[in-house]
Amino acid sequence: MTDTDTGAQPGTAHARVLIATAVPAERDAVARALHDRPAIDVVAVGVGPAAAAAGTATALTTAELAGDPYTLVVSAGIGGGFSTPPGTVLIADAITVADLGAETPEGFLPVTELGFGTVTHRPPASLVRDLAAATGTAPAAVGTVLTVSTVTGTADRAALLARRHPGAVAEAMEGFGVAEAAAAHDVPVAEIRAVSNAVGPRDRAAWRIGDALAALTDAFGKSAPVLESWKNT
Ligand SMILES: O=C(O)c1cccc(C(=O)CC[C@H]2O[C@@H](n3cnc4c(=O)[nH]cnc43)[C@H](O)[C@@H]2O)c1
Repeated sequence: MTDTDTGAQPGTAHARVLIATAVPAERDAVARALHDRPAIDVVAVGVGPAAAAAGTATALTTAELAGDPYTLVVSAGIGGGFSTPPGTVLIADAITVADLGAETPEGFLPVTELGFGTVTHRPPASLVRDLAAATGTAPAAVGTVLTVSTVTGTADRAALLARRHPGAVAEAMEGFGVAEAAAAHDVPVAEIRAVSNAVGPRDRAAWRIGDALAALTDAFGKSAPVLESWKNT
C-alpha cells in the first residue's frame, strides 16, 4: 500500500493506532465503537503492568516488522476513581507508576530517587486537550492516572496515594506498562479510563462494570476521529 492509497501526504506515515486493554470485555467495549475504523486496532494484553508492557511491545514490534508501524498507543479500560462516580470518563495527563521503588524507614522512595528509570510518562498535551474536548471530559477529570500492581483495598492506602499524588484522578493496573513499551518504541501514548469503582475499601459487589464499559464505548466513539487524525508535531 502506498502513501497515496491511505490518503496521507507522500512520505508521511499514516496514522495507525494501537489500543491496549487488560481483558477481553474491555477490548470488546472499545471495539464496539470502532467498526469502520481500519487504522485502529484493539488488543487485550492482560492484567497488570508487566503483561501490559509485554503485550504492547509485542504488538508494536510485529507492526514495525510488517512495515506498518503504529503512530499512537492508548491504554484503555475501567479503573478506580478517586473522587468521581462510576461511569465517569477520565483522561490521563500523566501516567504514573505508584508502587515502583523502595520502602525505607523514612517512607517510600520512587525508583527515580534510587537512580533508575522513570515513574511518569506524559501524553502529548495537544492530544489530551483534543480527547477531553471530543469526549466532553471536564477539566477535573483530566489528571494523573496511577498504575498499581495491587488494587487499593483500604481507606488508609487510598488516602496515602491521594496525598502522594495530589493530581491523581484514577488508579488502574496497566497504563505505565503500556507507556513503557510505547516509549521504548518512541511512540506517543495516552490513557483513557472509565470509572467502575471508588478507590478505597474493597467492595467488589459495588463495582459498576457495566456502566464503566458502556462509558468506555461512548468515549471511544467520540475519540476515534481525534485518534485517527492527531499528529505529533
Ligand atoms: O468481571 C467482569 O465482567 C469484568 C469486566 C471487565 C473488566 C473486569 C476487570 O476486573 C478488569 C480489571 C482491570 O480493571 C482495572 N481496575 C478497575 N478498578 C480498579 C481499581 O480500583 N484499582 C486498580 N485497577 C482497577 C485494572 O486496570 C484491571 O486490569 C472485569
